[in-house]
Amino acid sequence: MNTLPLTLILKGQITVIIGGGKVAARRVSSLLELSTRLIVISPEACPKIRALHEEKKLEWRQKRFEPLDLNDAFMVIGATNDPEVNREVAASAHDHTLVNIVDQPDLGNIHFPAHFTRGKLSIAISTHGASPLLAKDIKKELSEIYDERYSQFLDFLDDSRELIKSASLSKEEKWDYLSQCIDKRFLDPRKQTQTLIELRDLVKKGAVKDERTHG
Ligand SMILES: C[C@@]1(CC(=O)O)C2=NC(=C\c3[nH]c(c(CCC(=O)O)c3CC(=O)O)Cc3[nH]c(c(CC(=O)O)c3CCC(=O)O)/C=C3\N/C(=C\2)[C@@H](CCC(=O)O)[C@]3(C)CC(=O)O)/[C@H]1CCC(=O)O
Ligand SMILES: NC(=O)c1ccc[n+]([C@@H]2O[C@H](COP(=O)([O-])OP(=O)(O)OC[C@H]3O[C@@H](n4cnc5c(N)ncnc54)[C@H](O)[C@@H]3O)[C@@H](O)[C@H]2O)c1
Repeated sequence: MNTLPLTLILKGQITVIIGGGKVAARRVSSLLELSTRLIVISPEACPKIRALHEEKKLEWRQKRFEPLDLNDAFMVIGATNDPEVNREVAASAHDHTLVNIVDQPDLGNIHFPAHFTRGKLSIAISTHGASPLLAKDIKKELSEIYDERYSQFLDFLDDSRELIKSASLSKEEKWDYLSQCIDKRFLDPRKQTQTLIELRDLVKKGAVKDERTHG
């Protein structure tokens, strides 16, 4: 099956999760920090979902699924332990809705890959359902290579890129600076600080030079 990995920006839309067990709780963890209103529909819920409901971080509606539950949903997740109910969830979702069915992925139009973040760095691994365990294993390997230092490194790259873009440099020079910054030695925070100072100086000098030549 051909699929396209995309990153999703949520802006307050509603996500409805049908089922309140282990897999539903995993989806909740992936979605909790995003700007989506989370609604869980299930007669029973695991302690994690109950606790988040108490803390008003999601809304748990203690009931069995019915198609009306999906009316305002932007994203729907069928995560019950009853394949028939999950099938009904897929069939009841509107055409324009993102649908994930955890036990019959082909009934939906999105899959959840294994995923981790390091600040602005986001790494997702998909096996198209062939082996979620391999995806989990590769995630572990990659998370050791791309360790916690990468959060700060990404902030450094973001800041340095802004400075390089605003400096009075040729296209080729900007490319050279951008390429140098991704070198592993800049994982060292002291190197990052030093480089940002140098880049700020470079931008200032360019501004002074521009003032001289233009006026
Ligand atoms: C990556 C991860 C992300 C997440 O779920 O958050 C994820 N599954 C994880 C774990 C996991 N899942 C399963 C086991 C038991 C071992 C085994 O069965 O192999 C374990 C291991 C464990 O639990 O440790 C069982 C299982 N999974 C699916 C089915 C149905 C089917 O295959 O038809 C069944 C059989 C159900 C049954 O029969 O009972 C289907 C899917 N699982 C996916 C994602 C999507 C494809 C991802 C991909 O391969 O690219 C997809 C298509 C769902 C989707 O559409 O989202 C997460 C790793 C967490 C992490 O990252 O740490
Ligand atoms: N995608 C994955 O990664 C993955 C991994 C493991 C298992 N699974 C599959 O996911 C499914 C769920 O697994 P689980 O471990 O979360 O199960 P679980 O038993 O922990 O939870 C099932 C939940 O579904 C709810 N439910 C049952 N009937 C319902 C209905 N009519 N309306 C609303 N809610 C209803 C229950 O109240 C419960 O909260 C299983 O079918 C399992 O085979 C998928």
